[in-house]
Order: sequence, then structure tokens, then C-alpha cells
Amino acid sequence: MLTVTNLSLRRGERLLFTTLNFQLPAGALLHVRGRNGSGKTTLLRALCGLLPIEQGDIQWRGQTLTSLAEDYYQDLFFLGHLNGIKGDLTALENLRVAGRLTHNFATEIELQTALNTIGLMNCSDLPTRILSQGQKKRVALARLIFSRAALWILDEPFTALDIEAVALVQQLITNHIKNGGSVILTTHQEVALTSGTLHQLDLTDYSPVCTNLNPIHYTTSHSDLLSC
Ligand SMILES: Nc1ncnc2c1ncn2[C@@H]1O[C@H](COP(=O)(O)OP(=O)(O)OP(=O)(O)O)[C@@H](O)[C@H]1O
Repeated sequence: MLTVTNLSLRRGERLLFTTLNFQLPAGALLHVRGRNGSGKTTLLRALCGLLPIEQGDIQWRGQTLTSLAEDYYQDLFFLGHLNGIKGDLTALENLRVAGRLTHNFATEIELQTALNTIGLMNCSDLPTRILSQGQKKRVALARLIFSRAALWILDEPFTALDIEAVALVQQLITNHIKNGGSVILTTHQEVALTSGTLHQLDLTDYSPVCTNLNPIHYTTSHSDLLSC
């Protein structure tokens, strides 16, 4: 369970949003929406402990991120805008390094299977700097296939992907939710889950200049799990 209480975040001089409250239990996905610049990436980075918070509290399984420190990162998979891949390494080498950095010692067969599943079998031995944007994104997302993290935080995971890859990533997310994992993602696309619980949060509604009094929109019968 990820619990966000009374959270306010600032970038530079600008207060992006205030008094954000939600709980994300196991087996659920939170789709963070909002207009460009509303603070979606900022929120995700704060949830990863990568940015200071102006006010409020973030807890994972009942403990603050600060007190958990490295233990939190054992449970977390974060995909940011920059994909987190090294251009001089091949796709396979990137997966190997990413696995070791997260203490996930996937076997060579698991790594190769991940690349095959994500559709990179024909370019797994090329330096990733010469891959297309969509192929680079696939390398980054291949890590999901052997990830053992309970919480996936994904910033624009579908950007640059073709229709087939979008469907594959949606399926990986659905499987993760079905297995009791949690996912928070941003995307300007609609998100489809074939099982599990989907919540939506529009950050535009939390802007200090917005007066909307009904900030969270529920799309499932389990809406009581996400309170505002
Ligand atoms: N390093 C920074 N210093 C100051 N302001 C920043 C910094 N990074 C981002 N911002 C500002 O914070 C605001 C929120 O940015 P953020 O990237 O979180 O928005 P977003 O909702 O993810 O936008 P988009 O939909 O365009 O990706 C923007 O106005 C942006 O200019």
C-alpha cells in the first residue's frame, strides 16, 4: 500500500498542486492525468524519493520513504522519460546491468527471453544508441518482464511505442496487477485493464488556482479504496 497524505509539491517558484491525498493498495493501478505542466512527472519523481516535498507525507507499507531508504528501492521499478539505458551497451548488456543494479540476478535465459518477448531478438547485440526511439523504449520496458518489484512507477510508458508494443505493455501491467502488484503511470492515452482495479487522478484538479471540489474520478466499483 502506498499512502500519500496532504502532499504539496513545488518546482522552482511555482506551487504545482496542494493537499493531494490517496491510497494505492496492492492489485491496483493509478492513472495520473492532467494537462501539460500540471506536475505529473514531478509527482512520480517525488513518489520515487527523487525530489523534495513541499508539505505532506509519502508512506510505503506504513513507513516513510526516508525511513525505508534503500529498502524502498528493492520494491520499486521506476521508468522515467530518459529510459535509463546506456547507449554504448547492447540491449542484453543493458538488461544485465539494470538487473544487477537492482539486485535482481536474472539468468541469461530470462534476459534473452525478455528481449524476445519485447520483440528485440534481431537487434539485441547492437549498441542501443543506434536503435530507434521505440526500440530504445522497448529495451527499457523489457526490464518489466523480469522485475520482482511490487510497485511500478512508469512515466509515459507508451510514448514512441507501436500498437503491438502498447498492447504488450498493457498486458504486462495487467499481469502485474493480477499478481498483486501496484502500478502508477502517466499517459495521455486511455488505459485499459482486463482485470484488477483502475483509478484515475487528474492533477489539474489539484492546481492551487483550480476550484474543482470533486478532484478524483473513480472508474471502478472499488473506489472506496482510494480516498480523497
Ligand atoms: N527543474 C525544474 N525547475 C523548475 N521548474 C521545473 C523543473 N522541472 C519542471 N519544472 C516545471 O514544473 C512544472 C511541472 O512539470 P512536469 O514535468 O511535472 O509536468 P507534467 O505534468 O509531467 O507535464 P507533461 O504532460 O508536459 O509531461 C512545469 O511547469 C515545468 O516547467
